[in-house]
Amino acid sequence: AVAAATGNAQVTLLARRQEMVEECYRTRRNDAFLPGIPLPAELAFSSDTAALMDADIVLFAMPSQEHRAAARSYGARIGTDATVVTCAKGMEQSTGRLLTDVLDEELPGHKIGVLSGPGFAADIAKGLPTAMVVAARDSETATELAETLSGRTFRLYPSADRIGVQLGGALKNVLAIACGIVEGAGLGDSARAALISRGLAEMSRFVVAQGGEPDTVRGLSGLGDLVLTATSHQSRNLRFGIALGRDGPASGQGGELVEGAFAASVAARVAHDLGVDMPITEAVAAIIDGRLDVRTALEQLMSRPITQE
Ligand SMILES: NC(=O)C1=CN([C@@H]2O[C@H](COP(=O)(O)OP(=O)(O)OC[C@H]3O[C@@H](n4cnc5c(N)ncnc54)[C@H](OP(=O)(O)O)[C@@H]3O)[C@@H](O)[C@H]2O)C=CC1
Ligand SMILES: O=C(CO)COP(=O)(O)O
Repeated sequence: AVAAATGNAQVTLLARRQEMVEECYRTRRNDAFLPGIPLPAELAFSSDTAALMDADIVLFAMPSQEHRAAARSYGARIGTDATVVTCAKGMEQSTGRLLTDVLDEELPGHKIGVLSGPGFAADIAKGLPTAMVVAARDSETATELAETLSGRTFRLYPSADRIGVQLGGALKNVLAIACGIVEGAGLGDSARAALISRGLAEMSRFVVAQGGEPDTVRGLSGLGDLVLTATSHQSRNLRFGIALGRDGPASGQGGELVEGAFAASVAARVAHDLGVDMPITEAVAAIIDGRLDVRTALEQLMSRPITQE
């Protein structure tokens, strides 16, 4: 919202609670989520879903598992010509569906897009520069979204590969957990680099099996976001992985949203059904569930048959 409001768009941030709206207007900050970061004067706030009626673009910026319920509760208020864009990085756990498919199902008649790539909310809100990608089924819609939502320090590239863009965002979280496990278990920086590369290979296989483009995986929403999340301690997924590698599954998520903890089991299940080999994702899912310890996982990964890279 901050990035788009400082660019070409008129933006209203819709909150569920009126107290939050009042606090945002009073302090021009949202200290519950972005402590100490001033919000631009151009940004409006509301808790009234009537704000959805006139919007050309509606951004769903909420956890993946909330998308279906949110689409059901807000759908009737969203103007018929509005494009709806998910900013979440995950898949629906109960069905294994992509979030754009969930929104296609729940909001028929709307164009559905996805915004993803390397960008911590706090960095973006502070005006630190980054580039991300926005995808829609057709290039024209993606380009319109990129032009409207880009800001002075927020550069969006359009893409017509919704599948690759959102799977990049969902799967990099799983690999960030894997990199955290490596860090927490003290396995060294070489292991982290190897995991990033081999993780990218399995991400590619999964994207292609789901009908996406392998090139997308090498772009901002795959490699770009993977490098960010696998190396920055700002990442909740990385921090969760570090605790897992150090203290085991009892360490928990510390009350934070850890999208990769959901995505690991979903991706492992879907990969199994599609016959896609995803050893790192499977190991992360099993470690989170307490079915596998880190040392055994490492032994299993290192003793796989030698193959071409
Ligand atoms: N934080 C980041 O740096 C980035 C996050 N993302 C992705 O964005 C998604 C959300 O993450 P993030 O904002 O960090 O999560 P948080 O847990 O910080 O916040 C979740 C927000 O979603 C709102 N929410 C939850 N359920 C609903 C619902 N049914 N209807 C409307 N609003 C709802 C919550 O509202 P309330 O306060 O009322 O509970 C809250 O404002 C995730 O998929 C994440 O991967 C992507 C890029 C960067
Ligand atoms: O996706 C993100 C940055 O691009 C945020 O990552 P975390 O959810 O791991 O904090």
